[in-house]
Amino acid sequence: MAQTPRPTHPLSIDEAWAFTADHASSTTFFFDFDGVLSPVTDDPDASQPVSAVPGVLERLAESVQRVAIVSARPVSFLRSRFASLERVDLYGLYGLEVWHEGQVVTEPAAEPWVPAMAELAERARAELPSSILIEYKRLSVALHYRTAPGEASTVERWGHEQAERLGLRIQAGRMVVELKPPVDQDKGMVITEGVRNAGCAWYFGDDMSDIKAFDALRAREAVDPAFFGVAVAVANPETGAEVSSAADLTLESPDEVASFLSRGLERF
Ligand SMILES: O=P(O)(O)OC[C@H]1O[C@H](O[C@H]2O[C@H](CO)[C@@H](O)[C@H](O)[C@H]2O)[C@H](O)[C@@H](O)[C@@H]1O
Repeated sequence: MAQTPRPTHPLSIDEAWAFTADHASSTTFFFDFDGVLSPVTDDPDASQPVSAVPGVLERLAESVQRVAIVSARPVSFLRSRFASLERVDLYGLYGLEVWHEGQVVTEPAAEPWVPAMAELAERARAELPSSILIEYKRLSVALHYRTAPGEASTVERWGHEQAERLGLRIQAGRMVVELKPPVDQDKGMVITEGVRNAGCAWYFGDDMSDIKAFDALRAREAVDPAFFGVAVAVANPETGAEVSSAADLTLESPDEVASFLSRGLERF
């Protein structure tokens, strides 16, 4: 039987699933976590995947070559949410951490920044308004203003001053400003490496940092006409328009991500 031809953009969802099912053994599915597999919560510690997600990722991992979560969260956090999933690869802190053979492997160039990040988190607690939630992630610090949107400009200004003082990088996101070490690693680099030998890959994201991952799929398609990449946005009121405009298709919510995948799995 003839193989499904590589779909062209803009995509037909039907053709995208048909091609993916035909190329399952060389397909990877990548997922961001917050806002994609889990609904957004005011308290980052409280977020949990949609109840259908672990089961659907497990089934997906049995059907395609590889499934991976690529998040700004630490690997330890992702493990706490997906402990039962042995076949799903985990990249934390934008790829500065990887779960590999039962342990967290950290990018060596980032390790020297641990003390500076601890000091920065302490300083943030002392200097920023108490309504700002400080999330210390060992190798980065996220400053959340979701419950205090009026403080956005204070947080942005403070974040930029600290980035300049310490030589850090800034990543803006959904009602969050994150300070990271000046180490070349982002979701785009994780995907570039992850699709090197893939025939097909999907990436599901909702935030600004995910656009680099979409770009990595496009770049791979540009150099390899046989490769098929699908960029899926998840709608939201903050970054939704920008992420959606960079994607092939947009799903309404993490619940819809789970049901979209369940329907797609019927094709395998
Ligand atoms: O790449 P991601 O895994 O999507 O990480 C981006 C940020 O996600 C988390 O914050 C977001 O979700 C929180 C929980 O729903 C929400 O309260 C916050 O407003 C969102 O920005 C995470 O806590 C951050 O560290 C990540 O930078």
